[in-house]
Amino acid sequence: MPAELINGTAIARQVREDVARGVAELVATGGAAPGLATVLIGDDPASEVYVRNKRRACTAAGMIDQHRHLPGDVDQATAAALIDQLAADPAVSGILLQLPTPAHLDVEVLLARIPADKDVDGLTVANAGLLAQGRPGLRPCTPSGVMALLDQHDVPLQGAEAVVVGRSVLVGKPMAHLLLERHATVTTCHSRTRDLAEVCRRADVLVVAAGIPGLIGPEAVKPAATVIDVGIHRSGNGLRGDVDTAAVAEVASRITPVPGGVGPMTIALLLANTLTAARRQQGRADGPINGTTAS
Ligand SMILES: Nc1nc2c(c(=O)[nH]1)N[C@@H](CN(C=O)c1ccc(C(=O)N[C@@H](CCC(=O)O)C(=O)O)cc1)CN2
Ligand SMILES: [Mg+2]
Repeated sequence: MPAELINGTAIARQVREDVARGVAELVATGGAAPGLATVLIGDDPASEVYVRNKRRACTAAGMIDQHRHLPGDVDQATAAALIDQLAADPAVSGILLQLPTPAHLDVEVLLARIPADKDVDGLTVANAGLLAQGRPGLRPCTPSGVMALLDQHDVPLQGAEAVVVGRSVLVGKPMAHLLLERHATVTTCHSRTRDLAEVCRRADVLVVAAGIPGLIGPEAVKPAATVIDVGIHRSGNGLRGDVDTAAVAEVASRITPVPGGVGPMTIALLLANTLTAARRQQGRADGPINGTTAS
């Protein structure tokens, strides 16, 4: 029987509606509307689309759009000065530096200027370290979105075999930590993993963020596994992921489509992080954000 499709578009809509309610409540109780600063450097067409969608989602949720666009040949000092200015601006609750940035810039140095409490992408060393230690902090949006999809579908994680394909700072590494935090037994694979298909076949939960179109076929999937495809590649007029969706759906029990799976969750969780950041900056935090120490 073909796998159930995990509808990321619908789940993202629910998250965005919850965030919009949270923003309305914050404002109704005398708080300031959260401000999201999206920083786009250059004119990469895909990044322009993602940033436009983030800005629209931000406004639709009742937040203040604080977008900044710098030319692709901007120098490091000017880009750093912009981030410093946003960091000091009390109207800015969250700062997001759209990736990738032009190659001449040192992206790690730019990210390091974002204060941890405004790091709504969860990409600073401080927030990555908090996640690695199982301590509360802002978590990267795409892996948090994957966790929300798994939870919406009641996918059991405690004691489950989880395999993550990919070890990027944006997805693979934080994904492994988030799964560990929920007591999954986690294996991370990468380009030098020997017999990738054999390792992937152990997975009850397989998360693929390798950046290679169609990398995972049915031979790499355990029967009844849950398969999450984080890949996104333009092919002809359409989009495809890292998983051969049609073939894998014959083996898996649940699978995310591309488009309409993980992608929309990235933007929804960005809004959720921005609301969390704004609440904390305004002294409205109700308990720790995102995180428990695993034992
Ligand atoms: N600073 C960041 N940069 C990048 C991130 C990130 O989380 N933070 N992630 C990706 C791109 N990305 C957000 O920036 C992103 C990618 C895809 C989608 C999405 O909604 N995809 C849709 C299809 C959209 C389309 O037609 O192209 C889907 O999968 O259904 C949202 C956000 C790299 N950079
Ligand atoms: Mg560089």
